[in-house]
Amino acid sequence: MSPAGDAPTLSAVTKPLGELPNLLTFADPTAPLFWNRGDRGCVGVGEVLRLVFTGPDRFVEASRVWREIAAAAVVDDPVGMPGSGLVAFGTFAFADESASESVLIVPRLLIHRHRNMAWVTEVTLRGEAAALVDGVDPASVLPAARPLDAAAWSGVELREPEVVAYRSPAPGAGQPKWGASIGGSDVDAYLAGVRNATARVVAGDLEKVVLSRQIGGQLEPGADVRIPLERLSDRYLDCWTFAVDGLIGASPETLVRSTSGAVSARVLAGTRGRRAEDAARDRAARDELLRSAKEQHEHDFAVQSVVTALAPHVTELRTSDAPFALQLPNVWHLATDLGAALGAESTALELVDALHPTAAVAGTPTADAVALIAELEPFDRGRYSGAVGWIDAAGDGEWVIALRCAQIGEVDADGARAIVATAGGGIVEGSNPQHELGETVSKFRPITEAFAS
Ligand SMILES: C=C(O[C@H]1C=CC=C(C(=O)O)[C@@H]1O)C(=O)O
Repeated sequence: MSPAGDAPTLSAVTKPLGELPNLLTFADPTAPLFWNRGDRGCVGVGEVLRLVFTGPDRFVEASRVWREIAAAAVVDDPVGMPGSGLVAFGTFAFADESASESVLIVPRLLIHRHRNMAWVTEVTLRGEAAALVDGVDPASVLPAARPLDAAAWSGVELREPEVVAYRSPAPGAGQPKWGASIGGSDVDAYLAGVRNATARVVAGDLEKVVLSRQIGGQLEPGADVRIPLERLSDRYLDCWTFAVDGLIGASPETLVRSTSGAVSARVLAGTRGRRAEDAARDRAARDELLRSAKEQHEHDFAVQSVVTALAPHVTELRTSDAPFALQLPNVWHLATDLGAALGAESTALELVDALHPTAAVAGTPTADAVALIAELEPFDRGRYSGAVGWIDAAGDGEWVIALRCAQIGEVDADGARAIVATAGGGIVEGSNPQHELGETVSKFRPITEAFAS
């Protein structure tokens, strides 16, 4: 549907399931739709509706179209839990000018597990016959389970491309500033970018910018990407593991969660690689992170950007007292949790629009940082560091920043698919290029390890 078209009429029927489903066994092996954190999650099967958005208004347009669809929908939801009833999943590009599509997808079936409860939602378009009608056992509408075969996973090694593939500069944008490293390695180009960005911060052009780099590989024809997804959700219990339209990852950063008038967010910025094999060094890395004035400074920018963006939309905004150390299997992060009450009625996507891009993925001031990213990063970020999540018929939802993730591309002539992972870090005064490089290696670990053999 084009965003300007008439809203289609959807019917959504939710019924409790008697048994807890093994979610991933119902996911499409090559194109899963999955959203999970710990013992809460869901899997989508089939697609009733796909809405595509681009450009600077992508979030507000998506919110407007979704409001129309939700208002026209007939929803029968006796379960009444977050994520029951009519739900759309989305992944949105980072940059206003990105060539990547931002999408909202309504799955035909949504199978949900929430601790010791489970339910299934069926969505149909007006005029279509529903399978989930009164008198039918809800379990009978589930597709046949396809067990995961980890032994069949041959793995994919993600690595730096040998030569930088430079994006042609936009008309009028001038030459890329990394001219000296054209033809060098991607890592050299990244290091040059970090030096350049640090010099710009020292010169007072801006206070912080987040620079990223990419690694890539090839998935074999028919590769069952439920295997890396299962690894991500088993290992990264404090993260949201997602697979939406080929974007796969496990993000620790909640951009915004909005449920029945309660709003929350988790802001991350400031990182140290974990040294899990050496407990004393690992604790020292955490303590050094908590003491580091540079990391606290970088973190403050991220918190301030979220507080400033949320403030007009909420009341009773509060933050955790001081940044705490969030422990993930690969890194320590400085973290701040925020809570608030929703003020004027805003959908989760409108809150995303207000928040994106935070200083955790762009920098400070935002406009200067976004411009410097466009100047220094020789690629389109696509959906990396954009938003990924879901929205329901009431406008509630959960959106995370698309971090620790990779985008799987279209099938090529040989049946293979390219996969590109992106990771970055905040550059402030005092940033060391080699440390920043090491930080990206740590941030790639969820993906490189999940996709390894
Ligand atoms: C930009 C990324 O991480 C952000 C989130 C947490 C910590 C960050 C940092 O310490 O630089 C980044 O702001 C990434 O993972 O690619």
